[in-house]
Amino acid sequence: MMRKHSSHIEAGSSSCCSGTCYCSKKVKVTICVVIWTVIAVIVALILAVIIKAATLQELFERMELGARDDPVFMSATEQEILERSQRLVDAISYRTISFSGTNLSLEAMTDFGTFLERVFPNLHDSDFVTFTPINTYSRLYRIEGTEKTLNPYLLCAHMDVVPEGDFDLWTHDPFDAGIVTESDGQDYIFGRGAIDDKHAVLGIMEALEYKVVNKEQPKRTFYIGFGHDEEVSGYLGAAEISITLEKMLKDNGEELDFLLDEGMFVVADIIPGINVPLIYIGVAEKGWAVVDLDAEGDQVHSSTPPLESSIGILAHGVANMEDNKQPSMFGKGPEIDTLRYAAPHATFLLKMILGNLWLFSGLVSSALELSSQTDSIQRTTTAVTIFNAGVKENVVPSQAHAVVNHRIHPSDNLEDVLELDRENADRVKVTLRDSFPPSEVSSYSNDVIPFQIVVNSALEVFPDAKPVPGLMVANTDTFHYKNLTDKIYRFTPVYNLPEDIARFHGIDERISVDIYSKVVQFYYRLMVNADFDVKIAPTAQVEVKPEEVEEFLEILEESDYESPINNTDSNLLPLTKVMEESDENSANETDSHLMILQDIPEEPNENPSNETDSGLPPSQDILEEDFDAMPVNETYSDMLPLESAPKDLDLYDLTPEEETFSNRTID
Ligand SMILES: CCCCCCCCCCCCCCCC(=O)N[C@@H](Cc1ccccc1)C(=O)O
Repeated sequence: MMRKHSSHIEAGSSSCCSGTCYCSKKVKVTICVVIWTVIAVIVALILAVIIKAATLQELFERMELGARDDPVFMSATEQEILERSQRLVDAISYRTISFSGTNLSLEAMTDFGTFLERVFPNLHDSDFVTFTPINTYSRLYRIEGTEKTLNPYLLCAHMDVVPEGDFDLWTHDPFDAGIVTESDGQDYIFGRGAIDDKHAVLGIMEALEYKVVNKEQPKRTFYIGFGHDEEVSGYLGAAEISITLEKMLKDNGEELDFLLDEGMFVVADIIPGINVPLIYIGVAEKGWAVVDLDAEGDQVHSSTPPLESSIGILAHGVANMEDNKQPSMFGKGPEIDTLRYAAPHATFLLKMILGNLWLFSGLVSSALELSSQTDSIQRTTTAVTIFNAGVKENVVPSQAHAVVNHRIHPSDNLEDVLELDRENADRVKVTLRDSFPPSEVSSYSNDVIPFQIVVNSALEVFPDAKPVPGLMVANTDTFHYKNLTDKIYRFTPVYNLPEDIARFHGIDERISVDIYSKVVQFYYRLMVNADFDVKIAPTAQVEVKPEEVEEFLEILEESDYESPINNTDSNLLPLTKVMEESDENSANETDSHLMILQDIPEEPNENPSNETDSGLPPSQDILEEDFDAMPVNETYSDMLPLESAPKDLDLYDLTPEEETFSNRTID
């Protein structure tokens, strides 16, 4: 009876209650309504998905930092490009290999330092460049800017390389290949370090040498840090550079604005359906963990093997770890914005998917899983890197040992990772040897000028590529600099197809002469773009002559004001420092006038002072706007950030003497 009844309903519903049907009219109407509602919902969903795809907007909005349409590059004749390439070839010939934390190629590193000084003599001799050796082998440069009120930035790279691995697999000698024309007709600089990371070391030096030779002293002070042991985690190089730099910044009353290190790159054809190259800027970096796996069994004669050997137990554990991967964190880290930023440049089908991640995130996560490269952006990875056991072919060993290297997704945590390891390798001793957590995510909204500086510089050399923020899936020296700034970007403009990614630490590492030329130009443009600053409105400033600075200092001395130079918590450019420097500058006729903000807004602006969210418009807009609307502690202005001045420096409540002083306008 039941079966018969239900078949009638099916028959009726298939024609939506038309024709003969035993169910009541009310039931028929209800079924009709349900069916039509379902159809309407599906149609509405499809329409919503299509409309969303059709109206996808670019998420990155380029801020004009200067000559956007006509950037001035370094001169690059064929001869100059060849000479620059040859210097990179020469750099690669130094075997600055880091084998382990205790086995570095220090003699080669010394020679490499001498090489840099020889081939870039002008920068090493320049009045505005100061070089400080760090821990003998690492290198820190300070490039003094002409304007003291802009916070400096740091460019990083590393001079060491990993070993070549299997020499016989290389098509050309990894340390002595020179420039090779490949079957695609392009000229390549071959060898270990070509993209990791001597291209960046040499690229930065080339750009700076050019600026020095052409007397282009930058406006903004910046630092360059070259580590000598990045490939073994940077504890002797970057870690020490960071300590010295922190002290230098403090002594100079500076705060680091941002830093740029190696990391991600321009990548093409990595996501099927996105047919433009992506300028992939690493805005966060995974954490790191090294885990020892130890299995035990009986040591016996191989003619009477145990049911389970130590090797078998360990092999099972390791295989389980590979089969049961750490869970996907898709949607919880910067990977979601990699796809959202790339979406407007996808095929329409992919736009429908990426434009509607609320509906398709499971599908996208499964698609990312299809390639180990794309999968690495959405989860903690597990790499079995060492596996050791046994000493003789007829002895079953009692011990087997393996090492697993995890790269931890920013939304994952070490405890959970280890718990899953222990579940997967349940009969194996799992011991954490070494770890550091994932980085914070640096801001990348459109009003973050450091992000704009990096992206604009990349766009100037790769105008057809599209910028996307994302996760750096490996590690860099930036871990050691995390206390110096919260704006850390990881990128060099190397162009990679998926097959090229395997060249990092792999076989046949290379960079084309053409791309290397872009690397050099990128760093040059970055040094130019970083000089972009927000101009102060003329009515809002008072110019003070050096002699009046003296007078002001005397007044300060008489008061109980303490210099912020010694104040570790102060994040402003110390006023006395600016004054002293202004004094010195007056001798050179550069910037002889000190600018002091006079029209201090009565109330702090509504805008959050945090520049990430401040919605600060570009300079040209600011000039046109009501000046009072500016956030008072905006880093990019030429003004002294009075809001953050120490409270005992009572600039808001002046004595009559001070008032007379501060109100004077001197031509
Ligand atoms: C959607 C697109 C996804 C693309 C994913 C592609 C992944 C490419 C990986 C490229 C790796 C470059 C790594 C260069 C830096 C490097 O070798 N670091 C090393 C050394 C190191 C170890 C610990 C701490 C600091 C440094 C490393 O990560 O092992």
